[in-house]
Amino acid sequence: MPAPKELLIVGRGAMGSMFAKLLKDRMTVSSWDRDPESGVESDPLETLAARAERVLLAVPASPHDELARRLAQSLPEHSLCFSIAKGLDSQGRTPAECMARHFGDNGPIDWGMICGPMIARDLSAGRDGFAVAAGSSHEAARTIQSLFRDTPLRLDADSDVHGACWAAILKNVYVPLIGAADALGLGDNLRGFLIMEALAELAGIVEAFGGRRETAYGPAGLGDLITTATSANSHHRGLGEALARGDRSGIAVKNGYVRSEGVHTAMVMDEQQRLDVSGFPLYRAATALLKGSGSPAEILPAYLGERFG
Ligand SMILES: NC(=O)c1ccc[n+]([C@@H]2O[C@H](COP(=O)([O-])OP(=O)(O)OC[C@H]3O[C@@H](n4cnc5c(N)ncnc54)[C@H](O)[C@@H]3O)[C@@H](O)[C@H]2O)c1
Repeated sequence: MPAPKELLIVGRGAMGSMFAKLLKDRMTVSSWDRDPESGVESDPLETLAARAERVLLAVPASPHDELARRLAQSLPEHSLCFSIAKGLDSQGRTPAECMARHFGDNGPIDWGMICGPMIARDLSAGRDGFAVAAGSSHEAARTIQSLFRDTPLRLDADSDVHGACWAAILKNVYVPLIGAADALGLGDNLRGFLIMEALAELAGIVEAFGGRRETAYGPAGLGDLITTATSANSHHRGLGEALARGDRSGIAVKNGYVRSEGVHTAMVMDEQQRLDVSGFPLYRAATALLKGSGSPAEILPAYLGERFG
């Protein structure tokens, strides 16, 4: 029987702790975090990476470029690094773009993303999660998928890693507007329509960034969009409900960080002008809400007027 593989989990927050619990009986799991308080290994990242064959980045998007740079120098050949982050760094790069920059497309280190409805709280409680393992190659995707075989995290495998990453990131921009519409009591029909339109736009945006439209209709897009837009515990849905009440505290910047990933994404996309938004009216309405350019009660009718002429 082959020796169990070693997995290094970088980040010991909600997701890192959940993954450690999920995988500890299947492989040797070690953890590293910038925060020494969180019960993790004290060795430097480079030392731990040098003996790991697999690295899971369970941290926000912002440190991905720096972490991928350090890992590219210390991971052995034929290692695998994958991430679950849904956000952009301060320069507007996705976690997949950061890994591509440092690991390359056909380099000695495979890399990938896991994207889809996999809320830490559900998986920690033993409930199922569903996502796509998207890899820099089909082989990388299948390797990620195989790590989770027979666990409650059920994975499809695919190679559209940039498409999956963009779908998972951008759905967090749309969800607050859907939460706001619900909080205003605008009805089930409107909720269904907004989800349908958000999905159609996501497919177009994924394609604009070089991904496949179908990816938006899989776990990273439709699956995560419905979960986040309808879950009573969703942070991004709750943010929209608060905005409908006129409470903008969820948008606030704390210690230099924008609290919500969706808000941060909308802000950085705008700053870095990463997308021509002219063909995406719901995206513009959703970002107008997050920027405070109007109340949901003003933004939604204006959007519907534009959409239907
Ligand atoms: N919580 C969920 O249900 C969920 C589900 C799917 C995806 N995600 C994504 O996973 C990512 C992490 O989410 P989370 O809920 O675990 O966050 P969290 O805040 O609970 O944990 C993040 C951890 O990363 C550590 N960290 C931050 N910067 C670091 C760095 N430079 N080096 C090492 N460690 C660092 C922090 O100290 C913290 O322990 C986010 O991008 C999130 O969107 C979360």
